[in-house]
Amino acid sequence: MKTAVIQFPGSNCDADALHAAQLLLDAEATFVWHTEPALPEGTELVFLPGGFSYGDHLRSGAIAARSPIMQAVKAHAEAGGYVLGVCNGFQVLTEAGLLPGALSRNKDLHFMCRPVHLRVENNATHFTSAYAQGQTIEVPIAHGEGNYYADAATIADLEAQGRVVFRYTDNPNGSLNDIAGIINERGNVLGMMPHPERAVELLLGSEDGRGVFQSLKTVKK
Ligand SMILES: NC(=O)CC[C@H](N)C(=O)O
Repeated sequence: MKTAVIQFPGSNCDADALHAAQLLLDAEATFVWHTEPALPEGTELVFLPGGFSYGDHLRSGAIAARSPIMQAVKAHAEAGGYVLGVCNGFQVLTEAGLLPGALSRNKDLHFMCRPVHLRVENNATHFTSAYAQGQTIEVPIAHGEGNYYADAATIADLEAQGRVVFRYTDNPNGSLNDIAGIINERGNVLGMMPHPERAVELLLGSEDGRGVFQSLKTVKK
Protein backbone atom coordinates (compact mmCIF):
# COMPACT_ATOMS: atom_id res chain seq x y z
CA MET A 1 0.00 0.00 0.00
CA LYS A 2 1.73 3.15 -1.20
CA THR A 3 1.93 5.47 1.79
CA ALA A 4 2.66 9.18 2.20
CA VAL A 5 3.73 10.27 5.69
CA ILE A 6 3.10 13.99 5.95
CA GLN A 7 5.71 16.05 7.80
CA PHE A 8 4.87 19.38 9.41
CA PRO A 9 7.31 21.59 11.32
CA GLY A 10 7.19 19.94 14.76
CA SER A 11 6.10 16.43 13.69
CA ASN A 12 8.00 13.96 15.87
CA CYS A 13 6.39 10.58 15.18
CA ASP A 14 7.02 10.72 11.45
CA ALA A 15 9.93 8.27 11.52
CA ASP A 16 7.89 5.80 13.60
CA ALA A 17 4.99 6.13 11.14
CA LEU A 18 7.27 5.48 8.16
CA HIS A 19 8.85 2.50 9.92
CA ALA A 20 5.48 0.90 10.76
CA ALA A 21 4.24 1.40 7.19
CA GLN A 22 7.38 -0.12 5.71
CA LEU A 23 7.34 -3.01 8.19
CA LEU A 24 3.67 -3.95 7.93
CA LEU A 25 2.17 -2.59 4.73
CA ASP A 26 4.85 -3.75 2.29
CA ALA A 27 4.68 -0.08 1.65
CA GLU A 28 6.56 2.10 -0.63
CA ALA A 29 6.44 4.79 2.06
CA THR A 30 7.80 8.28 1.66
CA PHE A 31 7.85 11.52 3.63
CA VAL A 32 5.96 14.42 2.10
CA TRP A 33 6.73 17.94 3.34
CA HIS A 34 3.66 20.03 4.20
CA THR A 35 4.34 22.72 1.59
CA GLU A 36 4.00 20.25 -1.28
CA PRO A 37 0.93 20.96 -3.43
CA ALA A 38 0.30 17.30 -4.29
CA LEU A 39 0.67 13.75 -2.99
CA PRO A 40 3.00 11.35 -4.82
CA GLU A 41 1.31 9.68 -7.78
CA GLY A 42 -0.57 6.54 -6.74
CA THR A 43 -0.73 7.30 -3.00
CA GLU A 44 -3.17 4.90 -1.31
CA LEU A 45 -2.69 5.81 2.36
CA VAL A 46 -1.96 9.22 3.85
CA PHE A 47 -0.47 8.93 7.34
CA LEU A 48 -0.71 12.11 9.44
CA PRO A 49 1.75 11.42 12.26
CA GLY A 50 1.94 12.62 15.84
CA GLY A 51 3.91 15.52 17.17
CA PHE A 52 3.64 19.19 17.91
CA SER A 53 3.00 20.78 14.54
CA TYR A 54 3.73 24.49 14.77
CA GLY A 55 4.39 24.00 18.47
CA ASP A 56 0.67 23.41 19.09
CA HIS A 57 0.31 27.17 18.58
CA LEU A 58 -3.31 28.47 18.63
CA ARG A 59 -4.72 24.96 19.02
CA SER A 60 -3.08 21.59 18.35
CA GLY A 61 -3.27 20.91 14.62
CA ALA A 62 -4.95 24.22 13.76
CA ILE A 63 -2.15 25.64 11.61
CA ALA A 64 -1.13 22.30 10.09
CA ALA A 65 -4.72 21.81 8.94
CA ARG A 66 -4.27 24.87 6.73
CA SER A 67 -1.01 23.70 5.12
CA PRO A 68 -0.92 23.45 1.30
CA ILE A 69 -0.69 19.62 1.37
CA MET A 70 -3.99 19.39 3.26
CA GLN A 71 -5.92 20.41 0.13
CA ALA A 72 -4.47 17.33 -1.55
CA VAL A 73 -5.22 15.20 1.53
CA LYS A 74 -8.86 16.38 1.47
CA ALA A 75 -9.14 15.57 -2.23
CA HIS A 76 -7.60 12.14 -1.57
CA ALA A 77 -10.17 11.48 1.18
CA GLU A 78 -13.04 12.72 -0.97
CA ALA A 79 -11.94 10.30 -3.69
CA GLY A 80 -12.12 7.43 -1.19
CA GLY A 81 -8.40 7.23 -0.39
CA TYR A 82 -7.34 6.11 3.08
CA VAL A 83 -6.23 8.59 5.73
CA LEU A 84 -4.88 7.61 9.15
CA GLY A 85 -4.30 10.39 11.68
CA VAL A 86 -2.58 9.49 14.94
CA CYS A 87 -2.44 11.83 17.92
CA ASN A 88 -1.47 15.21 16.42
CA GLY A 89 -2.67 13.69 13.14
CA PHE A 90 -6.11 13.16 14.70
CA GLN A 91 -6.05 16.77 15.90
CA VAL A 92 -5.20 17.90 12.35
CA LEU A 93 -8.11 15.85 10.95
CA THR A 94 -10.64 17.48 13.27
CA GLU A 95 -9.21 20.94 12.55
CA ALA A 96 -9.40 20.21 8.81
CA GLY A 97 -13.04 19.13 9.10
CA LEU A 98 -12.32 15.59 7.92
CA LEU A 99 -13.52 14.24 11.27
CA PRO A 100 -16.04 15.81 13.67
CA GLY A 101 -15.36 17.13 17.16
CA ALA A 102 -12.23 18.51 18.81
CA LEU A 103 -9.40 17.43 21.10
CA SER A 104 -9.07 19.67 24.13
CA ARG A 105 -6.75 19.70 27.16
CA ASN A 106 -6.60 16.51 29.19
CA LYS A 107 -8.94 16.75 32.15
CA ASP A 108 -6.12 17.01 34.72
CA LEU A 109 -4.16 19.36 32.42
CA HIS A 110 -1.08 17.09 32.39
CA PHE A 111 0.75 15.65 29.40
CA MET A 112 0.39 11.88 29.68
CA CYS A 113 2.79 9.32 28.23
CA ARG A 114 1.99 5.71 29.12
CA PRO A 115 0.37 2.54 27.82
CA VAL A 116 -3.43 2.46 27.91
CA HIS A 117 -6.01 -0.18 27.14
CA LEU A 118 -8.47 0.19 24.31
CA ARG A 119 -11.48 -1.87 23.36
CA VAL A 120 -12.00 -2.48 19.66
CA GLU A 121 -15.61 -1.35 19.34
CA ASN A 122 -16.02 -1.95 15.63
CA ASN A 123 -13.90 -4.46 13.75
CA ALA A 124 -15.94 -4.06 10.56
CA THR A 125 -13.70 -1.27 9.26
CA HIS A 126 -10.73 -1.23 6.90
CA PHE A 127 -8.55 -0.18 9.86
CA THR A 128 -9.67 -2.79 12.40
CA SER A 129 -10.65 -5.98 10.57
CA ALA A 130 -7.56 -7.80 11.89
CA TYR A 131 -8.85 -7.45 15.47
CA ALA A 132 -11.63 -9.40 17.14
CA GLN A 133 -14.77 -7.47 17.97
CA GLY A 134 -14.48 -6.32 21.59
CA GLN A 135 -10.77 -7.23 21.80
CA THR A 136 -8.76 -5.26 24.36
CA ILE A 137 -5.40 -3.99 23.15
CA GLU A 138 -2.53 -2.14 24.80
CA VAL A 139 -1.20 0.88 22.93
CA PRO A 140 0.69 3.93 24.27
CA ILE A 141 -0.62 7.47 24.49
CA ALA A 142 1.55 10.61 24.53
CA HIS A 143 -0.51 13.76 24.54
CA GLY A 144 -1.59 16.83 26.43
CA GLU A 145 -4.69 17.46 24.37
CA GLY A 146 -6.52 14.21 23.87
CA ASN A 147 -9.80 14.99 25.57
CA TYR A 148 -12.33 14.26 22.83
CA TYR A 149 -15.33 16.56 22.71
CA ALA A 150 -18.26 16.88 20.32
CA ASP A 151 -21.80 18.14 20.76
CA ALA A 152 -24.45 15.71 21.92
CA ALA A 153 -25.96 15.20 18.45
CA THR A 154 -22.55 14.36 16.97
CA ILE A 155 -21.76 11.91 19.77
CA ALA A 156 -25.17 10.27 19.27
CA ASP A 157 -24.49 9.92 15.52
CA LEU A 158 -21.01 8.48 16.09
CA GLU A 159 -22.41 5.91 18.50
CA ALA A 160 -25.44 5.01 16.39
CA GLN A 161 -23.32 4.54 13.27
CA GLY A 162 -20.62 2.45 14.94
CA ARG A 163 -18.05 5.13 14.25
CA VAL A 164 -16.46 4.98 17.70
CA VAL A 165 -13.83 2.48 16.66
CA PHE A 166 -11.61 2.49 19.77
CA ARG A 167 -12.73 3.23 23.33
CA TYR A 168 -10.52 3.59 26.42
CA THR A 169 -11.20 1.02 29.10
CA ASP A 170 -9.40 3.32 31.57
CA ASN A 171 -10.16 6.80 30.24
CA PRO A 172 -6.96 8.80 30.85
CA ASN A 173 -7.97 12.22 29.59
CA GLY A 174 -11.69 12.87 30.11
CA SER A 175 -12.81 12.09 26.54
CA LEU A 176 -16.58 11.98 26.15
CA ASN A 177 -17.89 8.40 26.04
CA ASP A 178 -14.26 7.21 26.56
CA ILE A 179 -13.64 7.87 22.86
CA ALA A 180 -10.09 7.08 21.72
CA GLY A 181 -10.63 6.82 17.96
CA ILE A 182 -13.33 7.56 15.39
CA ILE A 183 -13.92 6.99 11.73
CA ASN A 184 -15.69 9.10 9.12
CA GLU A 185 -19.05 8.14 7.64
CA ARG A 186 -17.54 6.67 4.50
CA GLY A 187 -15.06 4.59 6.51
CA ASN A 188 -11.84 5.74 4.86
CA VAL A 189 -10.59 8.30 7.43
CA LEU A 190 -9.59 7.18 10.94
CA GLY A 191 -8.32 9.40 13.74
CA MET A 192 -7.04 8.07 17.06
CA MET A 193 -5.09 9.55 19.97
CA PRO A 194 -3.16 6.38 21.00
CA HIS A 195 -0.16 5.42 18.87
CA PRO A 196 -0.49 2.06 17.05
CA GLU A 197 2.80 2.74 15.23
CA ARG A 198 4.58 2.66 18.61
CA ALA A 199 3.24 -0.81 19.35
CA VAL A 200 4.36 -2.87 16.39
CA GLU A 201 7.30 -4.82 17.87
CA LEU A 202 7.76 -6.55 21.23
CA LEU A 203 10.89 -4.45 21.71
CA LEU A 204 8.50 -1.50 22.06
CA GLY A 205 6.47 -3.23 24.79
CA SER A 206 3.46 -4.25 22.72
CA GLU A 207 2.61 -5.57 19.29
CA ASP A 208 -1.06 -4.72 19.65
CA GLY A 209 -0.89 -1.80 17.21
CA ARG A 210 -0.02 -4.10 14.33
CA GLY A 211 -3.68 -4.84 13.68
CA VAL A 212 -4.34 -1.36 12.28
CA PHE A 213 -1.72 -1.90 9.59
CA GLN A 214 -2.56 -5.55 9.00
CA SER A 215 -6.19 -4.54 8.47
CA LEU A 216 -5.21 -1.93 5.89
CA LYS A 217 -2.97 -4.40 4.13
CA THR A 218 -5.86 -6.77 3.52
CA VAL A 219 -8.13 -4.07 2.09
CA LYS A 220 -9.56 -5.42 -1.12
CA LYS A 221 -9.02 -3.17 -4.08
N1 LIG B 1 2.35 12.92 20.40
C1 LIG B 1 1.56 13.83 19.90
O1 LIG B 1 1.12 13.76 18.75
C2 LIG B 1 1.23 15.03 20.73
C3 LIG B 1 -0.08 15.61 20.32
C4 LIG B 1 -0.37 17.01 20.78
N2 LIG B 1 0.54 17.94 20.30
C5 LIG B 1 -0.64 17.03 22.25
O2 LIG B 1 0.25 17.10 23.07
O3 LIG B 1 -1.80 16.94 22.60
